[in-house]
Amino acid sequence: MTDSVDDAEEYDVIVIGGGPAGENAASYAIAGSERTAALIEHELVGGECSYWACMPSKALLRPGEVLGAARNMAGVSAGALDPQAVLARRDSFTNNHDDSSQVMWADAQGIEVIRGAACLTGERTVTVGGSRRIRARQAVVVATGTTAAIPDTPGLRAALPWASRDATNLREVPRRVAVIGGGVVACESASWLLDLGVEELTMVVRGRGLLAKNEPFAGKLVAEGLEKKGARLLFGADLRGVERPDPQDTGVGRIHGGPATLDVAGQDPFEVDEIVVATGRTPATSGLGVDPRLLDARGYLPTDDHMTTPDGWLYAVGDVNGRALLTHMGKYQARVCGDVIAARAEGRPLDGSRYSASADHGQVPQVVFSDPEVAAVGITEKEARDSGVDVETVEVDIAVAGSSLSRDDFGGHAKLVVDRGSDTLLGATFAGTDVAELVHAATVAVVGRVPLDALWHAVPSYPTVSEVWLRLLEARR
Ligand SMILES: Cc1cc2nc3c(=O)[nH]c(=O)nc-3n(C[C@H](O)[C@H](O)[C@H](O)COP(=O)(O)OP(=O)(O)OC[C@H]3O[C@@H](n4cnc5c(N)ncnc54)[C@H](O)[C@@H]3O)c2cc1C
Ligand SMILES: NC(=O)c1ccc[n+]([C@@H]2O[C@H](COP(=O)([O-])OP(=O)(O)OC[C@H]3O[C@@H](n4cnc5c(N)ncnc54)[C@H](O)[C@@H]3O)[C@@H](O)[C@H]2O)c1
Repeated sequence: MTDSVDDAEEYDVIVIGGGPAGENAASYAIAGSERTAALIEHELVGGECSYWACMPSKALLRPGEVLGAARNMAGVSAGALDPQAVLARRDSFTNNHDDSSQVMWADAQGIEVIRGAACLTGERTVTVGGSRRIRARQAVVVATGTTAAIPDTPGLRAALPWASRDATNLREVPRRVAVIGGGVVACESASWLLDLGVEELTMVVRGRGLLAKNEPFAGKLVAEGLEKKGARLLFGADLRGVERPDPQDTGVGRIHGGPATLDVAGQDPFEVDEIVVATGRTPATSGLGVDPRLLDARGYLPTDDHMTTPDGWLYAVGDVNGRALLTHMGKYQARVCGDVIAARAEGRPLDGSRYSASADHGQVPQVVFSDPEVAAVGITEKEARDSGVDVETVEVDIAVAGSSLSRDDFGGHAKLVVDRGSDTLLGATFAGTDVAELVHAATVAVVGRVPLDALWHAVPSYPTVSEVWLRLLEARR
């Protein structure tokens, strides 16, 4: 770091937002060089993922999965969950909201962590905490992520409903809950809330199914799974209003006051002790000082495949660019972004695929840790047909020796979407117990454009759940 004539501190690279995407962009941009990087964070280094999203949610879901597996294994006597112990284990995965280990990691990479809220106040210039001015010699990377979106439904905001941070960081288990939304956060949080002892849970879903971005069978199986756990599912449900006479700001994850009454079109009004709003995300670009012409209609900051905005010196990685709101994709973009910044700093051409985030376009993998799990990569049959591809599909139930051995009640379904012209895989979806680990093989096949003829020689081991790959290829012969 050196002082310039106007006393602004200078770094080669400034990254705004210390979530998984920002951390990786900073690290890759300066790796193995003398370049300097500042990482500005106004909450906790590690971001939404570490403390309020991926880590706590998965820590809350796993005990329910283990219990379900044990209850469905002859010869194993399964007890019940201990909610306080589950919450304590969740807290250990979020380091009780202590980010010192992440700061130590940044230090070890040569990244300087600066605490405070950052705002762009000029070309390559950032002001932190309203007064500290810093300037980037080369690049500014925006990695500010998203926050939970709360719809304008009458009475909803005034009711102080839970958003994803409350659901993942719950301290109290409400007896009656309404979950608004039918996407990933809604399905996963409904699952752990029921596991932890919520007695009445109603999902208010405006669409006709759950997980609408996936193959329809996946949402159907997840709906069946949630109903089996005791959820009431209202589809095509229009939430018209909420009344909560006694809302109280009791803190994150505590019940926010007295009961609330929900008015859903076509239903009798019903009362709950807490509302979980899981209706998508809003990009954290408001008040950030980004030229409004660079933002799209929803406030995201789009980039090209080098993660560069039209401003050249300004980059965006992770949720905030709206390309794929997933930690692993944000980190992937960050690796590309850091490599691009390094190459430009060293005068190297951006030759080669590592400088282009091509997987964002139709090759994104995702696991929904619902019960059953949904693991998918690439595009759905509908997306393929809509884009004019000559599509062939193959579907089978996951009923192989490996699955029946893993759990007595194993059930699941798999589907491949194939481009008939090139005989390659465009998409794959697996729904079932523990299918999360199946998707990487599909990701390799999709990204590598492996011909299905060649997959015939990728022999799955016996007896594993992966044998479903053989069944899928056999079904296609
Ligand atoms: C409940 C839930 C569960 C999820 N589970 C998964 C999962 O299992 N797997 C998965 O892949 N994805 C999951 N996601 C999505 C995942 O959390 C995000 O994709 C990921 O966190 C995005 O990383 P990011 O670095 O872009 O942003 P974030 O993690 O949101 O980090 C952005 C950081 O920027 C900081 N910041 C914002 N504005 C400023 C500013 N002006 N100045 C300084 N700092 C600022 C914020 O404090 C934050 O720390 C989940 C999301 C939710 C809500
Ligand atoms: N396991 C994982 O990978 C994981 C887990 C959680 C979240 N995430 C990611 O985080 C992001 C946010 O998840 P999410 O579930 O909040 O968003 P989502 O986009 O997946 O689902 C939003 C849901 O809310 C509904 N909705 C939107 N506006 C509404 C309104 N005004 N009224 C009623 N319903 C409304 C939508 O129809 C949809 O069902 C997603 O991109 C998701 O992929 C990933």
